[in-house]
Amino acid sequence: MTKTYPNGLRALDEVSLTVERGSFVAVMGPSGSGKSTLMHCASGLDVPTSGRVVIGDTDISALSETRRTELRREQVGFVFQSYNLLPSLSIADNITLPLRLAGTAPDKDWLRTLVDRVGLADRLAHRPAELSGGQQQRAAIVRALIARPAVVFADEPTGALDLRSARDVLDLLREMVHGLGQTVVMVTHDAAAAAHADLALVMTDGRIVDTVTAPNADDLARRITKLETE
Ligand SMILES: Nc1ncnc2c1ncn2[C@@H]1O[C@H](COP(=O)(O)OP(=O)(O)OP(=O)(O)O)[C@@H](O)[C@H]1O
Repeated sequence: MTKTYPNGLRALDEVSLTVERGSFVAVMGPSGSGKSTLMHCASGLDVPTSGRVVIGDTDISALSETRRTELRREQVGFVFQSYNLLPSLSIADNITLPLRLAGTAPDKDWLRTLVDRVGLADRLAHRPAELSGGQQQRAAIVRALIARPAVVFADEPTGALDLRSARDVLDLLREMVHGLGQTVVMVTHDAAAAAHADLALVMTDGRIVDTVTAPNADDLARRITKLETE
């Protein structure tokens, strides 16, 4: 796919990408290389100027904006750097909000499984401000997974966390992929974070220039530094 912004800037230049079900993919690259644009187009938040985006069996690029929004609610989960939890709602209500917006009742067993796994069972009645950053991000991960989406997009999910909480969140994402069969695409600047993924894609100038299987943090950091100084 290609994405050209109205100002003429080509942020994605004939990018072709297939994410296998049940895999954990990291997207890396220098600032301005097109990572966010790729995530926005691949998740249905935005549309490419040309090319197709298929999620599950559906070509979302062919849908009306209304239908694309519906499909995104049903099939795509999001995790953001700033957690994006609503401060006035309890953790339980934050987690189930997307389902309630879509008019669906939560699957109580699945909710219990996720909440137990992330260690938030005794925090459900609390407000987000009463939780640590790592706990808030774990709640956001449960919220992203509650509707059993086809794919979860995580945008710098550990960007606001200390090292230990970041590692917990990354281990959790990895376990959601390998233990529960989720599919996760994570945009990150951080080579150590990307090293938790099965595959790292390296972007430069709107293209994927490198694909690294079972990435190693030092090796990835070297590749990015080289691109930034070229
Ligand atoms: N809405 C927009 N209109 C015009 N240009 C844009 C828009 N959004 C992004 N760009 C440009 O497109 C290019 C790619 O941006 P993008 O945000 O996808 O990069 P990125 O790799 O996510 O960067 P960062 O790591 O700094 O977040 C940049 O040159 C950016 O300035």
